[in-house]
Amino acid sequence: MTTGEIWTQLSSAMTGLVLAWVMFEQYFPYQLRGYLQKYSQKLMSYAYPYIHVTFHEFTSERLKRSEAFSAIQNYLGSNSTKTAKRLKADVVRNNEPVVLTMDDYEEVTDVFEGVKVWWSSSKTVPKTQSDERRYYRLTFHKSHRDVITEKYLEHVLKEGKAIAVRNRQRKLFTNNPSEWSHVVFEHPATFDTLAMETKKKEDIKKDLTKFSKGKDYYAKIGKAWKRGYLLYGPPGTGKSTMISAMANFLDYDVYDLELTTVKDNSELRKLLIETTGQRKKTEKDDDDKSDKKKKEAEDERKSGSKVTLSGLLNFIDGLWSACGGERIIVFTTNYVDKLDPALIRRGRMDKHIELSYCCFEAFKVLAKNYLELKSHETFGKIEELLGETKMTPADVAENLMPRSDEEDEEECLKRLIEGLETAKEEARKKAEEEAVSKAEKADKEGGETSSQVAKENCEISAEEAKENGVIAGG
Ligand SMILES: Nc1ncnc2c1ncn2[C@@H]1O[C@H](COP(=O)(O)OP(=O)(O)OP(=O)(O)O)[C@@H](O)[C@H]1O
Ligand SMILES: [Mg+2]
Repeated sequence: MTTGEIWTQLSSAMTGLVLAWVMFEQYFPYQLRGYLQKYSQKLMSYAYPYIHVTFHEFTSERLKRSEAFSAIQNYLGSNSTKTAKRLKADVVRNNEPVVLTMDDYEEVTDVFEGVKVWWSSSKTVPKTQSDERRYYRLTFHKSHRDVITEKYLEHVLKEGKAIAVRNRQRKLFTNNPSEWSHVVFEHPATFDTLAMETKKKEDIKKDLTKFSKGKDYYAKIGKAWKRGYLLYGPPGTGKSTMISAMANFLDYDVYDLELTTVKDNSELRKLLIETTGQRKKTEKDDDDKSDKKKKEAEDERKSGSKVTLSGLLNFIDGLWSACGGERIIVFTTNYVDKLDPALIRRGRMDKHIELSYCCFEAFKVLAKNYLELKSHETFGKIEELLGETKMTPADVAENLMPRSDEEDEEECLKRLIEGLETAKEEARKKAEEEAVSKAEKADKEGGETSSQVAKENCEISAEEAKENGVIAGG
């Protein structure tokens, strides 16, 4: 038989089949049709040797974008740009090349361990524009089923996620006041520019690295993959700067929670729900509240719209338990002594870091950053003064920064020395005055003991704790 003859026979057979199908559709009862269709599909699968796998953009609830879909999109974006003819372009970061992804209704091929697969992108016909559902379809020969389902798909998802990490922009979230709003996080602070003793910096960097690579370790010891940092110290000592450095070091998003703007516990809870991407509470859930819960809510309202310690603890513990991936929370405060021990116990805040006044080592970092100076004849004098007086890195930095193009490093250093001498003099005067007033008071009271510091109730009024709680999350 020639190829032509085969085709003629085949097409007449096909015509016969189509005819048979039309008759079948018309004359067979519905149930029987379903039954026969099932078997014909089975029969088809013997003849048709390809397997299709479909990945939809949204999961059934349509709330969450499918992670697999995003990963595939990234993977195909980076692997298909050479072969696909129609691509979509996106600018991810300023001054960086555009990111290309495969356009709808495009098909590309990929080869994995010598096996060829086909990827196509498509979408379901939408009823409305917003109803559009996109999906990717993977096609491969059934003889490669094992390689594809066991190895290839894992490879695609892993690669896709890695690409996402490389391309992603970090975000800075702030509560504003009852919702998170975010901007692209582009703070330039790094550990290199952070003024602090080198040893302390290295220690923190090691701690962060160990944490970020500790997925398996945390799983082994049965602990959630999380770590809490408490940064404390006077204003202007670099707490916020350090958080930026941490976020840049690990490539994490930052959640900056300003507690002074949170009205009450329920608002705090709302923010928590948003950070973890849980389903938002619906009206119905509120109706279903048990009496106990209702009473709690009522008490909360009566207590004068405050963030209470227990509310805050719930918030933190909730953050910890609700998130799958790694997460770091950093709280910063100026008054570590005023924080309740329950808040800062290990497990909630695993590592406590004090940021303090500028030491000579920290000064040298600033001098290098601001003036590109590694040494100078005035350094000895400055070291001596820094040992005698307290100045924050923020103030040292302010003095070191040239105020005009004409100002050179000599003038900046001179200004710093004058500033330090003034601070030293002021501190001396203040100490003298205090000593005098203390002596006067002691005379008046005739040695009576007086001060009894009342222990505050355990409510953290935002004012008091001046909590610029900051959360950095993965
Ligand atoms: N350790 C430091 N290293 C480098 N720069 C610093 C350091 N500390 C302060 N600065 C400079 O001072 C500015 C203010 O510091 P930062 O906002 O980090 O202080 P903070 O400790 O968070 O203060 P606050 O308690 O008021 O929030 C920073 O923008 C930075 O320029
Ligand atoms: Mg700060």
